[in-house]
Amino acid sequence: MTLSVAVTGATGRMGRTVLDVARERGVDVAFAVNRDGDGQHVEGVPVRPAGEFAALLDSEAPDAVVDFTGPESTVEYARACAETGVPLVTGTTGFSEADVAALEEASTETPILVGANFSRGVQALLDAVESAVTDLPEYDVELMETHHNGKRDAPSGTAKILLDRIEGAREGASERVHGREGEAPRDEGEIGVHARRAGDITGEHDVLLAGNHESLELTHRAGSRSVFAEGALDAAAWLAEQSADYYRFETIASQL
Ligand SMILES: NC(=O)C1=CN([C@@H]2O[C@H](COP(=O)(O)OP(=O)(O)OC[C@H]3O[C@@H](n4cnc5c(N)ncnc54)[C@H](OP(=O)(O)O)[C@@H]3O)[C@@H](O)[C@H]2O)C=CC1
Ligand SMILES: O=C(O)C1=N[C@H](C(=O)O)C[C@H](O)C1
Repeated sequence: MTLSVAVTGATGRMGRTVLDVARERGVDVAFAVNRDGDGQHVEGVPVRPAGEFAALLDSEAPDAVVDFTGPESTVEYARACAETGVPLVTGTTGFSEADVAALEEASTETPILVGANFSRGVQALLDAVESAVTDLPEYDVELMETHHNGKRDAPSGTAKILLDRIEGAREGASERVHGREGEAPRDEGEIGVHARRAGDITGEHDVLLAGNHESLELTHRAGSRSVFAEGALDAAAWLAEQSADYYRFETIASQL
């Protein structure tokens, strides 16, 4: 059966890409919304105001919502999804602890899937980094991410899940050091975190391990936002078949 999705943030960078990939794949778009519904069409789809979202969920009954917006709106969309039982896939990053708690609360009523990065390559990077950090316990680790100048949150959501993996594999005391300034040498156990913002770079993540007269660098570069949209639509098809719960893309990606 053809998958039917609703798309939020429809005029944003990712919303437009999701609508483009949906059209290419023959995914049905039940409706699309942005903040104020300013009469625009994206990929031939009329964009409705966010205030109509709950009513549209009821009337159009999509199989899932695909959301790339901002933390505040994602929580609002998740609450509306919980009211109607429509699953929500979100790629939004920069959530606070309170936002995550609100999404978890909504997931008691409807399936909610969060993914800081829907690309296949980043899923492989997560595993490769975990393996390298485990194999090289004495080596210093530095993480760098680079994104376009319109990105709001830093460090990126992907950097945060990479850091969680690194810290999980290190098992000992480690401290995230954001940027570096001053006179002191590097402490053992530091994990340096560096965020660059420039031009229209889609997204790059690089993990450097160095020690014992050698270095190892693991890098992912996204060449197009379509890799994120494809992963999100794959996740939406999967989520439409699940029961209410809180899912992370990293834990289900291998099933897609
Ligand atoms: N998981 C992944 O694989 C990826 C995740 N992302 C994440 O997706 C999110 C969006 O990124 P991107 O598309 O580049 O951002 P954009 O700023 O280009 O688009 C965001 C869209 O969400 C809308 N929006 C933001 N806040 C609200 C709100 N409070 N109410 C209603 N609408 C709102 C914006 O509306 P308006 O224009 O009116 O502000 C805009 O349409 C970010 O968190 C980013 O980190 C991005 C790429 C891949
Ligand atoms: O904002 C972006 O563009 C991206 N955000 C995600 C993140 O914060 O990790 C994923 C990707 O790197 C692009």
